Amino acid sequence: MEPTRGLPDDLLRAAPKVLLHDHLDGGLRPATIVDLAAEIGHELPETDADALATWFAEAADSGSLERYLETFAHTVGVMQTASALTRVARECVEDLAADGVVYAEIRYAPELHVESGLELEEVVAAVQQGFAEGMAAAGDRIIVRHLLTAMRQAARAMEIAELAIAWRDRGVAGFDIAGPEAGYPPTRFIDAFEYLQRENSHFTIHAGEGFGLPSIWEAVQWCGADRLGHGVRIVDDIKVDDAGVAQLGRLASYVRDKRIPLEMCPSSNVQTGAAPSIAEHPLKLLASLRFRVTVNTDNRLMSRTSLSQEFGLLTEAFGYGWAEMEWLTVNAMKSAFIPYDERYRLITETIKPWYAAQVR
Ligand SMILES: O=c1[nH]cnc2c1ncn2[C@H]1C[C@H](O)[C@@H](CO)O1
Ligand SMILES: [Zn+2]
Repeated sequence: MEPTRGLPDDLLRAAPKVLLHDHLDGGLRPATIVDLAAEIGHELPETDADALATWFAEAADSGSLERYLETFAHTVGVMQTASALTRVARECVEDLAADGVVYAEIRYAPELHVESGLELEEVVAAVQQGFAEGMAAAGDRIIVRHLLTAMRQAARAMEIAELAIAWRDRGVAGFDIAGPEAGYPPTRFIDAFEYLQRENSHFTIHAGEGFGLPSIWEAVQWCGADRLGHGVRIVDDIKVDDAGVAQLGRLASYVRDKRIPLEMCPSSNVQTGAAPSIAEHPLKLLASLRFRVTVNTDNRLMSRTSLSQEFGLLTEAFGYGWAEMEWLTVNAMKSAFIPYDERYRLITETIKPWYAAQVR
């Protein structure tokens, strides 16, 4: 069969992949949303699963992060009971395993799932139940951990950070902040980040997506982020001259020198306007400059994507082959929030042998 892109789709799916940035409430199956909405009487913009899938993709294609985020009302709205959360979490793991993901950190904001009376603890327990069921059903071909997100426009970051620590040995690998970036700098939550650092924990911060360098600078230099969610706008601190030589500003140099991972999400970045197109995505420049770039899905529902599809788009746009895909995958595995020995084992026993076996 002719490959549709630079690398054949079936092999892109089979390749072991690592996913660090994927929202649980951005990855529901459309048919599941229809089922869950019917159970609780939640009104949807479309009641047919295919039409609903199209609605999400089109509504999220807004060019603005704020409008993109409005679509989550219809996913969060149906994720308010323990059984719904468990189902969504289990299906998430099944879908990722079917796409060849071998390790994933899935994030969600517990504070968004308490509208019908669940406690924060019960939200995490329900998601953990679904992850455990999904991993078992996949024959342990995939490892999934939670990242607990606090919403920037709310004021519960400290509580959520404490929840992440309480669950650190029961599936939670770290913490994140998400939501509208402009007007909500990460320093508003400095107490939560300092608490996590004192607890020897890990966190990532959405930064450099809906706002520029000041947001990245605060995330790195004030808050101590281990990784950057997106971080696309770090290119604003890089100048490429007519001869194609790149000059890095001090912040860009720092991010590269410290090997701070960038959780890049190509399709999502085009939808929110953080990147003009896949072909012009800063990922290519940043990867060529050897930043610690990783490839992610962000919201598979809103972007109608999968991790293999994101890699497919990059192979098509930039001519990437197995060597680049392996580099990006090992970058992601090195940047995960699980212990070093577990990361090392996945790299040496699962990832490297598979890529070594491909004809290049
Ligand atoms: O790309 C994003 N940037 C900022 N916030 C986001 C993004 N994708 C999802 N979110 C928000 C909406 C979800 O309800 C929340 C928790 O997953 O995180
Ligand atoms: Zn995100």
